[in-house]
Amino acid sequence: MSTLETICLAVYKSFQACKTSSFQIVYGSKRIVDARVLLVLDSSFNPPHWGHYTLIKKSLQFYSDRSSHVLLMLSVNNADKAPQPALFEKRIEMMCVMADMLKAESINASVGITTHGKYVDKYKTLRESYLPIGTLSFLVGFDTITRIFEPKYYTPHLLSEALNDCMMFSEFCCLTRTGQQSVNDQIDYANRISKGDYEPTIPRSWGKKIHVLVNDKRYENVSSSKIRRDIQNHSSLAILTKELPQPIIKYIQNQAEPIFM
Ligand SMILES: Nc1ncnc2c1ncn2[C@@H]1O[C@H](COP(=O)(O)OP(=O)(O)OP(=O)(O)O)[C@@H](O)[C@H]1O
Ligand SMILES: NC(=O)c1ccc[n+]([C@@H]2O[C@H](COP(=O)(O)O)[C@@H](O)[C@H]2O)c1
Repeated sequence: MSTLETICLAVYKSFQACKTSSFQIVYGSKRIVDARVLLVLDSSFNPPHWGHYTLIKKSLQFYSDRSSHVLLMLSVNNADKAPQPALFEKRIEMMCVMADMLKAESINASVGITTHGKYVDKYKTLRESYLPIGTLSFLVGFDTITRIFEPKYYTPHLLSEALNDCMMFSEFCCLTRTGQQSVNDQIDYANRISKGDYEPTIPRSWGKKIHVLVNDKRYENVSSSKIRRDIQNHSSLAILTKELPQPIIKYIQNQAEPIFM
């Protein structure tokens, strides 16, 4: 086992054992002291890919007038799905690899874990234990923002009430992605919210908290589930290179056992 693997395993086991903790930093800054904006990419990182990287880079461009810190946050519980391989400790290692890619570009980056599936709970935990003040911006793909705004996650409460604090004191960078809506409709989403098109479900005041960013065409389709299938099907390096950064490919190739079986 590598040193990083040993550390990741130990941190993950201690997090698992501590039933009262819902968030822990695994790698990087335990406290944010020097950044005006915290950019949080919450994901299952199974594996981390170019779509995630592009989301981070385009969001950093959006906040380029301010000092920033990126938090890669692994959700060990998903709001909808049961966990799939790879093991969480392997994913944490891949997150550290991606954090190192960012650090190599002089971007401040840390890696954390949370037990919370829903953004409303992730928001509360981060405010309580990581960034009490300052801009907190969640980085999401278009498919995720529309799911965050689905009322079914908050019954018996109203969406507008359940997410009120979160929307008042945080914001969302939302990257376009191939899905049910055209890119133009995705770009117009925040404007439609601001015009009141979704009221009373989604308050118009939330529109200004959502910054829709346009993806690069080549990354609109990238997804972890397709990559796992490609790896299981022994797809060519040429295909994987379009989906995964080189250091992540190297990490996957260097594993003694396949990690996505
Ligand atoms: N290609 C992409 N373009 C834009 N956003 C993306 C892209 N891939 C992932 N995201 C966003 O990154 C966040 C974390 O992604 P997630 O871990 O769900 O990856 P995924 O590739 O969608 O995984 P899976 O295929 O297993 O659902 C989500 O908000 C998701 O919408
Ligand atoms: N209502 C919500 O807050 C909500 C809805 C769907 C997914 N999520 C979260 O979004 C993240 C990405 O989810 P997927 O891997 O399913 O795309 C996960 O942490 C998941 O739990 C949150």
